[in-house]
Amino acid sequence: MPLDSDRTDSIPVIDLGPCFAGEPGALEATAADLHRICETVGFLFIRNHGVPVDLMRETFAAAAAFHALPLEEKMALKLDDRMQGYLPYKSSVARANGLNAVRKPNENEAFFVNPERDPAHPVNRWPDSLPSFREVTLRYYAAVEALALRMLPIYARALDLPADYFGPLCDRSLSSLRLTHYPPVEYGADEFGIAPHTDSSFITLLAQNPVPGLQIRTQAGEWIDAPVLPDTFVVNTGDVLNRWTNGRFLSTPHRAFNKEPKPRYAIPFFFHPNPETLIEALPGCTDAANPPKFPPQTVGDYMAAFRGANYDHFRQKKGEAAPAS
Ligand SMILES: O=C(O)CCC(=O)C(=O)O
Ligand SMILES: [Fe+2]
Repeated sequence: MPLDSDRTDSIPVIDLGPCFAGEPGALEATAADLHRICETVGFLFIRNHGVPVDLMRETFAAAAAFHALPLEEKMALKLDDRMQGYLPYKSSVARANGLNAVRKPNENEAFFVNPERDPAHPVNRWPDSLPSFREVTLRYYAAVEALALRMLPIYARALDLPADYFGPLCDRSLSSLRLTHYPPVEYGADEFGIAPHTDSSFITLLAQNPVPGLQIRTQAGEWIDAPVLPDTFVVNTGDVLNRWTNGRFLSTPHRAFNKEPKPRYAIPFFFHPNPETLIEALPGCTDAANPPKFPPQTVGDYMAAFRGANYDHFRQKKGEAAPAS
C-alpha cells in the first residue's frame, strides 16, 4: 500500500482497525509499514485504536480540573521518589539526552499517575477536592496501557521477532501517565513549553491534542508542526526501543509550545518494559558492520539515570544545585 510514510517530512498515519480485527495478512502488512516509519520518521498517527474518544476528552478535562486547583493543594502532592505527583511549573529541564544547550526550565507543570497493580498498596496520591479524578485517570491509564500491549505484536513483527516477543517483558511495566499544563506565555529566546528532547519510553502514546503545539525534528534537521487529526493518537519511539534496536528505530527529538491565547493540556502515556527487563541489542539488530552501540542496562537502571538528569528533586537529593528559574 503506498503510504505517506515514504516521505520523511510529514508524520504518517496507520489504521490499526484491520490488524486489531484480526484480518488475514493485516498484522504483517501493518508491521511492514511500522518498520519503515520507525526507521525513517520515528513518529506516526494511529487511527481505529479502540480507546473511547469520550474517555480521551474526560481525561483532558481531568487535567484541566487538576491544574485549576489552588497551588497549595497541588504542592501538597509534590513529586515523590516514585515519580508520582505534582511537578511544579518550571522545575524540569530537558538535559538527559544532550540534544542541545537548553538550560532554561520548561514552561509547564504536570501531574504523574503511576500504575496501581495492588489495591492493598496504593502508590498514587490524589487531590481531595476532585472526587472523580482518580477514577477517570486510572480508567484512562488502563485503556492506553491495553492499547500499548495490543500494539506490541506489531512492533515485534516489524523487527522480524515472534509476535509474542515483547509481551512477557512488558506485562508489569512501570509506565506513567503525565497530565501537563502549558499556560499561554510569551516565549523568550531558548524558552519552550517543553524543550527539545527524546522520550525515555519504549513508545509514547499521546492523545491527539485539540490545541496544537507539538513539533518534531525530521532527519533532515527541520522542525515541522504535528497536524491536528481528531481522535487519533500520536505514537513515537522512545529511547528504550531505540537502544533495544541498536539505533535502528529512531527516537525522534520533539518539543512543544503553547502559542494559543488559552491553556494547553497534554496527556502523554509513557509505556515502558518491566523494570528488570535487560535492554541489549535485539536479535537481528547487530551484525559485523553494526556492533552493539549501547551497553546492556536494565530498564530500571536506565530510568534512574534519566530522571536524575531531568527533574530537580532527584538532583537536589544528590546535593546538586537546581537550575535557575
Ligand atoms: O505537549 C506535547 O504535545 C508533547 C509533550 C511531550 O513531548 C512530553 O511530555 O514528553
Ligand atoms: Fe516527549
